[in-house]
Amino acid sequence: MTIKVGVQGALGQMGQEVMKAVIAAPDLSLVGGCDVKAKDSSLMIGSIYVPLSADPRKLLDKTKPDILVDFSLATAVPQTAEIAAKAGVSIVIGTTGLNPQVLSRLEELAKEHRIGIMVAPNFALGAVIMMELAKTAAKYLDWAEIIELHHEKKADAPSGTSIATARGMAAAREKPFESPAGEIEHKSRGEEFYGVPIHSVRLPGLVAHQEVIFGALGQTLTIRHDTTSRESFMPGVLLAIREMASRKGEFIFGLDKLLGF
Ligand SMILES: NC(=O)C1=CN([C@@H]2O[C@H](COP(=O)(O)OP(=O)(O)OC[C@H]3O[C@@H](n4cnc5c(N)ncnc54)[C@H](OP(=O)(O)O)[C@@H]3O)[C@@H](O)[C@H]2O)C=CC1
Ligand SMILES: O=C(O)C1=N[C@H](C(=O)O)C[C@H](O)C1
Repeated sequence: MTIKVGVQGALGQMGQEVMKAVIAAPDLSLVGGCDVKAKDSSLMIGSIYVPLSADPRKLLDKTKPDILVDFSLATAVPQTAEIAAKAGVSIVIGTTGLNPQVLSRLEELAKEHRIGIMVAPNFALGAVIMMELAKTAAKYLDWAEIIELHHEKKADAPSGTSIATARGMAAAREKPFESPAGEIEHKSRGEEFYGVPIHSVRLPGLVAHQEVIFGALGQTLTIRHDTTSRESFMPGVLLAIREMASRKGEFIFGLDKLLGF
C-alpha cells in the first residue's frame, strides 16, 4: 500500500530534501507541501506537480495525507500538530527547539486521536550512533562538554541534538558530571543542560556538526559527528514515515527507538 505524505516547511532546506526523497521512494507518494511563504499554487519537482498551501488545514483537507512530515519552526509545531491530529493524520517531526510542554501535548494527541507521532532531533544514523557512544562514555568519564556547530541560518540554539545528547549522557550516569570548583558564571562557558555545558557555533560554510568531549586524569576522549549534506537525514526520515504510518496511538522520541538501540 502506498503511504501518502505531506510536508510542512516544504520550501525550507529540509522540506525540499524530504520532498525529493519521498518522490524517489516507490512505496511513498508526495501529496502536497505547506509553508508559511507558499501561495495556494503548485511546485514542480522533476516532472511532478506538488500542490502547495500556506494553510495546513487546507492542505490536509485537499490532499488527505497519511503522514505529515514537519521541518518548519518550533513555534509552528503546536498548531500544525493539533490540526493534523484532528484530521487523523500521523506526524513525523524533525523540527527542533520544542519545549517539554509541547512534547507532552504531542504525546497526548497521539493517544487521544489514535495517530502515530514521532519527534527526532536528528535523523542521521551517524548522529544517533554518536549519541549512543556518548552515553557509554558518560558512564565512565566524569567531565564532559559539548560543542555544536551549525550553519548561520539555524533558528534555534543550542541544537536539538546537543540537548538530547546531554540528556542521554546524564541519564546514563549515577552521579552528576564534575565541573570546575568555584566556577564563576562566565558567559563564554556555554549554557548548561543536564549538567553538561553546551557551546554553539554558527558560521556559513558549516552544515551540522557536534563534538562531545570527555575529560579525565591525563586524557580526553572526543566523539565527533559531521553532517556534510542534508541527504544524510533522508534514510532516517523515510524509516520514520514507514514506521509511524502503522503505529497508531504511539508517541516516540528519538530515531534510536526505531533502530533497536
Ligand atoms: N531532526 C533532524 O534530523 C533535523 C532537524 N532540523 C530542524 O528542522 C527545522 C527546519 O530546518 P531547515 O529546513 O534548515 O530550516 P529552513 O528555515 O530552511 O526551513 C523551514 C521552513 O519552514 C517555514 N516556516 C516558518 N514558519 C512556518 C510556519 N508557521 N508554518 C509553515 N512553515 C513555516 C520557513 O519559512 P521562512 O523561511 O519564511 O521562515 C522555511 O521555509 C529546524 O528546526 C532544524 O533544526 C534540520 C535538519 C535535520
Ligand atoms: O538546523 C539544522 O541544520 C539541524 N538541526 C537539528 C538540531 O538542532 O540538532 C539536527 C541537525 O543538527 C541539523
